[in-house]
Amino acid sequence: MALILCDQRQRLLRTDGNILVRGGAGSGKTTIALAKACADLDAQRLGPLGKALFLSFARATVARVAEQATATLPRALMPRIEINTYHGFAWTILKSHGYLLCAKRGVALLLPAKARAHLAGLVGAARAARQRQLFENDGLVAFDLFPTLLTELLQTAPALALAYARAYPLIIVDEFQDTNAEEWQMVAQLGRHSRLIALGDPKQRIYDFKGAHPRRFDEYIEAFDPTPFDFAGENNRSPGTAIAQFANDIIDGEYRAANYDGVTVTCYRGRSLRPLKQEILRAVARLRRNAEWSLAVLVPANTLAINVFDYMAQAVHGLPAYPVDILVAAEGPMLAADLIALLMEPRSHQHLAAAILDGLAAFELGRSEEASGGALRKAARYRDLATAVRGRGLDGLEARGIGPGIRNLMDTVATLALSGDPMTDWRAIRACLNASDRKEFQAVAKEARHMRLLRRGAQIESRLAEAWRTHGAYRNARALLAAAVVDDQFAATTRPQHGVTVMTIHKAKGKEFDEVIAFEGQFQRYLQRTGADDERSARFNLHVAATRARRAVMIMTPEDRPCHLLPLRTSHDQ
Ligand SMILES: Nc1ncnc2c1ncn2[C@@H]1O[C@H](COP(=O)(O)OP(=O)(O)OP(=O)(O)O)[C@@H](O)[C@H]1O
Repeated sequence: MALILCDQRQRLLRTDGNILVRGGAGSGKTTIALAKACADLDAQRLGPLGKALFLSFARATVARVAEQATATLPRALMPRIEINTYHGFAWTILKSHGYLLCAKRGVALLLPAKARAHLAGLVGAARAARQRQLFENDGLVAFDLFPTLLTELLQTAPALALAYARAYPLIIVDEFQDTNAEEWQMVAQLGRHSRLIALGDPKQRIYDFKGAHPRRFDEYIEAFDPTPFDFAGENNRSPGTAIAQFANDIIDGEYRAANYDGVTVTCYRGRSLRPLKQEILRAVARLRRNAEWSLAVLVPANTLAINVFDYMAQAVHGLPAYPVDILVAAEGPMLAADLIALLMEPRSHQHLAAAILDGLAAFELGRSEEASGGALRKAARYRDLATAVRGRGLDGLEARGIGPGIRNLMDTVATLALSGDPMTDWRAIRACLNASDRKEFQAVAKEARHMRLLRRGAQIESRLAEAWRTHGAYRNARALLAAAVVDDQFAATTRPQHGVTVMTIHKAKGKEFDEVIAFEGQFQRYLQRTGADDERSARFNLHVAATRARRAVMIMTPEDRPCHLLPLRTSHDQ
């Protein structure tokens, strides 16, 4: 699509200094920011070697921006526009210079799945203190610590700050409404020597639970006196539909129209996912007439995304199976995979038993976002047992409970003749876990089925195959797996999102699709609790979900307990 440059946009392209761009979903903030980067490069405003840095939160957004950029920007300028996530950018600096701030000679990434195990049960200041301790004593850097450490590093080493500012004289910060206090400090530090362009939409603020706050815009205005631009009321994503109007009405809680073009709100019956699958198949039949098409199925919770993904892959009740992709947090599968990798490694029974117990503890603590009291108690017990085994050998395993289960598992795995084909051996070990009479191991096997949610499957396989070729055993399988997962954390998926993709609403931020189906389950609701803040955040989430669509959005809610935030009369009238 050719870029339309109105007067306001042309003025923006000529503006020097810091800039603030506000505007609703799909108004064109990202697009104009990229055009601005090009204009500045063209006019030699970034010096002979300077690059424009585009920072976003989600890898998904980075992929879309990169895709869009390749289609619309002059090729010669592309190498001088760097598109990255806040985390990816911070990590490139911290991994080489972070050691300047801690007692270790080098730093390592604390993967989110492992961080959960280290931080389970800690909140607020206690959590922050523990993260700091892990960094200072062990050189482990949790994601949450990235912005604080980068700010400190650039303050401690002014020469480094100047060098980075020379490399990136223009920094575009996307999704500014969702920055938390630490991220804002980091942006402010970067802005001391570089020009900033902040892009934001107050109505798309969906990360309050991570510290986003409405005052962020005022803080930026006060500190950097940016030239403001506002594209309020513009909609370049879904022109000709009433999707944007509907999405704004969701936030206001007042539905001004009886019908909205491009929007369907519908109740579904029963408890199965069949009605959702039927709608997906209908949408696919409509969309696939075009060569490249995209449909997003957006749900309120990770667990529901996985259920939908599994359901879609089955041919049930006469409905055909359909290929679907999924974007979810993969902490559970990652911890399960870690245990499988452990069982692939050559190791003595005593070491293995203790390591299995530690792995089970990490799995209990890290498989869900917040560990329950039960999970904390179980994990503590496993760790005590692991200490006993390390002290007294296998006698430390008790005769009841998990002890005999571990012995049986180790015996079964020991009888396996590994083949050297990583996938075959992986499956064989997963089958051993599944066949265990202990629920704990069955749960690991179940979670490991979602290993394909980790995008580095092929890389993990080839690293394991290489280990086998070199050593005749899967030596260091866990470390190889962890390294591949670290790579995965920072890989920007440049794969365009085609076909059907299931994800949470939060993951959909910054993306766009031909059509969107938003779906809530009986228990995984748009509105989780009743309270003014919960209601506000549910409205903002629905706003983000609806505005991802270019042509049509369908919002589904269960008939016996419909979401009261939705205009249900509209659906009956249709
Ligand atoms: N000036 C323009 N002329 C033509 N098309 C445009 C223009 N600006 C944006 N678009 C198109 O509109 C769509 C939305 O644009 P963009 O992603 O830049 O909006 P946004 O404000 O960043 O959205 P969001 O806040 O929802 O992420 C894209 O498909 C883009 O190609």
